[in-house]
Amino acid sequence: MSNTAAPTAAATTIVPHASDAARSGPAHVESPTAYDAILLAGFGGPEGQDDVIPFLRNVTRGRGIPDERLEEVAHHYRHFGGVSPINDQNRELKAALEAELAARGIDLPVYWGNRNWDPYITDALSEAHARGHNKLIAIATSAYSSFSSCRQYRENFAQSLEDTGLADTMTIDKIRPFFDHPGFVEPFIEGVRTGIQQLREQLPDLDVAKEVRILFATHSIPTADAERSGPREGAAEYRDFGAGGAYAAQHLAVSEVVAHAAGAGAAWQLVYQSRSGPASQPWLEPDINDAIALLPAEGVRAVVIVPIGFVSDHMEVLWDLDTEALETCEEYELAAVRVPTPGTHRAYVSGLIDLVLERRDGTPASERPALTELGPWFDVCRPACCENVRAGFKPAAAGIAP
Ligand SMILES: CC1=C(CCC(=O)O)c2cc3nc(cc4[nH]c(cc5[nH]c(cc1n2)c(C)c5CCC(=O)O)c(CCC(=O)O)c4C)C(CCC(=O)O)=C3C
Ligand SMILES: [Fe+2]
Repeated sequence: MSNTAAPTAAATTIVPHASDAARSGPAHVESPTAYDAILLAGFGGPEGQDDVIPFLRNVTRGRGIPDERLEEVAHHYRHFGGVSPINDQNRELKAALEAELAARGIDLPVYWGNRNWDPYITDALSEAHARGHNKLIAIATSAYSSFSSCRQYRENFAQSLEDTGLADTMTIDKIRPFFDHPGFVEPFIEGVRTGIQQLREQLPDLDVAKEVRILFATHSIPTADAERSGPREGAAEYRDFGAGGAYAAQHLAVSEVVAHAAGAGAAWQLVYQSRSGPASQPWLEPDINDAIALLPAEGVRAVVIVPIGFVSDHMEVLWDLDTEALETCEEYELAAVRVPTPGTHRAYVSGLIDLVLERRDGTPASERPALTELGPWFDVCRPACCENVRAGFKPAAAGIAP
């Protein structure tokens, strides 16, 4: 994305970094730090029918999700035997990270803990401490800036340090939001290329540039959260990211990179999924299903769905995309493919280790890979970054205090 490109909804409002000099200032890159362990922080998910309701209570604690929505979501899990694949996916990611570390001769143990289900972050911290590891660098399984995708993990870190009594002994830093790191982006580029190939095989007369639409899908969040994503207005690092704040701007920027690299000239758009909350509360739109319904009238015959907001094929992907969105495509007689998430893709696993090392070594910003002009993002979150206007202020680890 460039500030000189033809105006689009996103490009006109994003002010890129002025220069490499501005990018490598101390505000962006922290000093080298001798970490002694990695904390893999996941969302967590139920692993049996009896877990479903307690898990949903954990996720929605104090957040005003209507009962009907909880029942609906419980049904998604029940449909799959009450088991979310997310914990197994994180077990596999942990094993893949350990294998990559071993292959590179790096001696950093990986501790895995979840925000909303067993094993909890508190378990991981206690285990790390018991083995003498107290300087942690966290990898959260979420690539973007917003309350739900960044700050909530950081608040859970702070709370978990309190709960384990380790607040004075242990520190937790976090790798930068990695939405535009090549390790995260490459698997999507590969997936879109393959997806378009599959559509061509299915529909030999397909005119890709005219008849294919690439739908980049991410989790909807309340517009109030989206507006507050990234540095707070008034902070030195604040920039006007346009509608949807840093959250939408990051998704738009990385979607454009993927579409440009692999889209074969097809048009693309950013769509949202998995909305919850009271109907009166505005959330980011359009919903993917509403967007699909409009496509036949535009001459679209085939759709590539790219779960650009997610790192693994968990329930939000299996239900909201593979079940609901694909059904909507069928209803509107559109051919459709869903691209895989990074999962344990080699590039992704190796990219996560690179992100740990750049932080450990204090690598200058100018030497850090970033595929959009928004990045590389800050090492530490700015004061009041991504604060939740609904729940109010809570302390957060891995950031600059307000
Ligand atoms: C931005 C974002 C991500 C991406 C970043 C990241 O990956 O962390 C994400 C991921 C996920 N969300 C997940 C599940 C749920 N999210 C919920 C609720 C909510 N998510 C929100 C946002 C996000 N969510 C928001 C603003 C709410 C409303 C309540 C609140 O303000 O917090 C609810 C409650 C019921 C409902 O409202 O749907 C559930 C069950 C799972 C697990 C899937 C599995 O089990 O396989 C994953 C990976
Ligand atoms: Fe969610």
